[in-house]
Amino acid sequence: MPSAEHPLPPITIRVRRLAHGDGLPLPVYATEGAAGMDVVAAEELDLLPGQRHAVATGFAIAIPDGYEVQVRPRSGLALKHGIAVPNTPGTIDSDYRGELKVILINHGDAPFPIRRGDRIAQLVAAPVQRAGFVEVDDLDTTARDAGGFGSTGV
Ligand SMILES: O=c1ccn([C@H]2C[C@H](O)[C@@H](COP(=O)(O)OP(=O)(O)OP(=O)(O)O)O2)c(=O)[nH]1
Repeated sequence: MPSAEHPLPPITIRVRRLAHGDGLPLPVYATEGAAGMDVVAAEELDLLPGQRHAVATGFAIAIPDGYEVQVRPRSGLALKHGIAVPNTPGTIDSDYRGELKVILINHGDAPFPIRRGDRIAQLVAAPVQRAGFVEVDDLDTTARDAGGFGSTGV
């Protein structure tokens, strides 16, 4: 857990272990200041170059209202093996009760072995600002106007 000095109190996420998650560690912060909790694989496969797979984690969670959990890649796997999370950050909704899965893609040029208990990604809890759309005829003008997509130069 983060240190007691952390400015935001931790939220509690209820977790239900599934049968195939038996014996696996639940996500934990590896260091006091870590933003993400490492999550481990609950299945084994060799991810072939170019292949995607939704890797089982062996647990389901109930996130408190007003929060989400983001699934993010681990930089070491990305740098050394080309293993990425194609939907990063994956969004775990507070009302989702199915198994949390980690979608991985192998951008490398060699098969990547995933073994049960391997740390494959990290989970970041975050508050969610909800919004509503109000339809209007005109928007206020700005210096940028419709400029975007590199309009300010390289
Ligand atoms: O990396 C991920 C992304 C999503 N999910 C689960 C939790 C999430 O709440 C649910 C739906 O995710 P999302 O909204 O991204 O998927 P969708 O393609 O829009 O599907 P849906 O129509 O079910 O919302 O799938 C995961 O387990 N891992």
